[in-house]
Amino acid sequence: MNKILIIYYTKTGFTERYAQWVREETNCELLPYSRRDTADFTAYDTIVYGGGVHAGAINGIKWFRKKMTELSGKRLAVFATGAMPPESPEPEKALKQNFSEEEWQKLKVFYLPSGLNYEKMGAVDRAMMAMFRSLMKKKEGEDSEAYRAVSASYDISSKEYLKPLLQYLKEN
Ligand SMILES: Cc1cc2nc3c(=O)[nH]c(=O)nc-3n(C[C@H](O)[C@H](O)[C@H](O)COP(=O)(O)O)c2cc1C
Repeated sequence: MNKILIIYYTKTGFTERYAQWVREETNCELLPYSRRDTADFTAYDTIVYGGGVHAGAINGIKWFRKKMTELSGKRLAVFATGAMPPESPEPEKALKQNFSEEEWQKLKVFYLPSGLNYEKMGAVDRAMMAMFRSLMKKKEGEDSEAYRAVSASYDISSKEYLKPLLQYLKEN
């Protein structure tokens, strides 16, 4: 049987929620990033890494990229949660820049739209968002959709977005 391990890095809970939704649908185990060093990779056929996108970079992805050599021979996938709208052409481009061409060929990468949670955000991330908001305001104006989209918390996460990842995981 295909044994799946999901290692996830979450700051405000979106990535964790998606990981839990995957667990409801598949035979997988979850491990938070903080406990990544306890993983026994030999016990799994498929390793999935999940993290939020942070100024273009998938949280914790450096660690996963280093692990990829050790994990060669296993099925590898990454899912990234983010505030980018699902219909825009940006997600694919933004995610691709996290990997070398060679790594990209060895992976399946999925984008899962999530949202923003100002209540759970740490101080540094709040400050970053404040800077981003003021840039948006200058560039697009206070009434623009783009500015309003980053001005308050919202949650567009949905099990619907998980379908391609679930299909991939169930293929074997
Ligand atoms: C400082 C900061 C930067 C972010 N940058 C991006 C980004 O570049 N692209 C994006 O789609 N979402 C971005 N987001 C939104 C997060 O990726 C989104 O809320 C994600 O689901 C968080 O996952 P987590 O709660 O599991 O940590 C950013 C959020 C913060 C707080």
